[in-house]
Amino acid sequence: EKNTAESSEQVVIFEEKITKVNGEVGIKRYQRGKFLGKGGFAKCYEATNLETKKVLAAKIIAKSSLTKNRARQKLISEIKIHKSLQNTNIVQFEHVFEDHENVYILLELCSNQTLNELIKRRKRLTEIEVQCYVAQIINSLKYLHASNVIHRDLKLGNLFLNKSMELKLGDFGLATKLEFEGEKKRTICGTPNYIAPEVLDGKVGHSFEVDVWSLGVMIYAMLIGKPPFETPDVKTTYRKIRLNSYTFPEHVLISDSAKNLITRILNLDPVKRPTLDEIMSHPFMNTGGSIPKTLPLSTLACPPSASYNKQ
Ligand SMILES: CC[C@@H]1C(=O)N(C)c2cnc(-c3ccc[nH]3)nc2N1C1CCCC1
Repeated sequence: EKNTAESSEQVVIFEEKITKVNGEVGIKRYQRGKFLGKGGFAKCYEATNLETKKVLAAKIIAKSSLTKNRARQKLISEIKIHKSLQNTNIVQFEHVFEDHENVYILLELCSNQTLNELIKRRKRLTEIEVQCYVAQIINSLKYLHASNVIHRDLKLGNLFLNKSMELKLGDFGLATKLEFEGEKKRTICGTPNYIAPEVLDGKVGHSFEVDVWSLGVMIYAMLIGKPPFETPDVKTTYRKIRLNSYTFPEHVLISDSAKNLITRILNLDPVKRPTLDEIMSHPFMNTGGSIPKTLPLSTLACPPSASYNKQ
């Protein structure tokens, strides 16, 4: 007979009271779906818009967890920046609303999770796959930097994959918008393994080049299987970053052009790092199968990466 637990499973709806332009009050309803995990202060779920039937990813933040001003400011900044972005390789910001208890952020669903899970399963990716993901990351960063936004927390866990394995940059919780040409930021933030040396230095200020540094760390991590400066203890990781101390393990075969690109990007001096365009035209990004030069890279269909949820 039917399992009573299933039948008693309660359906959770969160609703948004909206006032239409003609002053009429309406209600938008979303049905909460499966739990996706925790992200910072947020509990994340699938959410279905009951009117459009569109399935989204909902970040639900309890207002009670936003008592400290720093957490509130961070959330306000994340929403303000992410809301303003629109790019095929950036997670689409769908909607935000609040009720008495929570703030609800509705985002594009990325059902193949992140590059972090992909690497955990696959151990490491082929150079062709890495070229393909790097091209999509650079597309998102060129758009982001052109909008005067620095992400500042680029890492495999913030690179989402949708059902077609297209890459979507997400999580703008540490992003910042530069207000004037040449502005330098000083707040020390980021994830230990991916943080640029000038951010650690804290004296000179940092800018767009910190995202290029993190890209170099990610290329290494995708090809080798773990980030270059990783150690069990954060202080040691920071020392390795400041000393630029990392090696290419003997047992992992990677091409000289891959090593050359990583070495050029992981330069302690931000001004000596290649620009995003220079990375795109580096030999590593243009070797492998004979990809006709005439095709714009965006038409390059990525090789099939084993998608994550092969249930
Ligand atoms: C909603 C937060 C975050 C996120 O920012 N996006 C875009 C996202 C999209 N799809 C998913 C997703 C779909 C199916 C599994 N995960 N997850 C996302 N996450 C995860 C949830 C838990 C930690 C970070």
